[in-house]
Amino acid sequence: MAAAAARVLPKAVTFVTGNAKKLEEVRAILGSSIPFQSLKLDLPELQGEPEDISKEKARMAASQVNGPVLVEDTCLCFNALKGLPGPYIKWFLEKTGHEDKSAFAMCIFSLALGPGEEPITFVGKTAGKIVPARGPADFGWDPVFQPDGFDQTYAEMPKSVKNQISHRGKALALVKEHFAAANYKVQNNESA
Ligand SMILES: O=c1nc[nH]c2c1ncn2[C@H]1C[C@H](O)[C@@H](COP(=O)(O)OP(=O)(O)OP(=O)(O)O)O1
Ligand SMILES: [Mg+2]
Repeated sequence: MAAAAARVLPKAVTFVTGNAKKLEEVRAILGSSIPFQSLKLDLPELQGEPEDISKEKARMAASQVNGPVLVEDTCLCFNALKGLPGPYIKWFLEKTGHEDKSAFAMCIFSLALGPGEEPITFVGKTAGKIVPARGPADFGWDPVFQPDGFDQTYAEMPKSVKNQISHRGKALALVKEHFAAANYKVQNNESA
């Protein structure tokens, strides 16, 4: 059988975030591979399992935008805390007493093609450890996360290197694969 006909989207996918640094990285990583526009909405900080948080965020964003949306939720998780604080990292960042400083950074993107549609999720993880802060402090916990195999923290490394190996870069590679396979068509070609 021939491949399924491409799904037609009423407009380009809107990447919804309130975080300008995330948007900067998403732009750099996606380039022109996926036509998207961005919208700053301050969505509620939900609680629960990271994947559920991301999906619920996508549902809310899709109904507000009334069209296809992409959202993401990011966690920094300590292995010693069995993955905590996860999404609660936003309020957590201070010294912790445990010995095991190994951790992972995780990004979960959710794509909802429209209001009421079940979101599809894409997960990227990068393993590393929590170290005393080094490097510019302009993006969240970048100064305290040193990915395995590198002697620089996320904050110290060139952006291009971070984007190649990061939780966000890995998740977006899956998003790109999905778009390439699905071959969505945008109806109004109104933006890129
Ligand atoms: O690559 C990163 N490197 C360092 N820090 C990061 C990164 N990515 C997110 N972060 C921070 C931002 C926020 O303090 C928390 C995630 O919270 P999270 O809800 O996903 O982000 P947010 O509320 O800033 O933006 P959004 O409007 O997309 O929900 O980790
Ligand atoms: Mg948030």
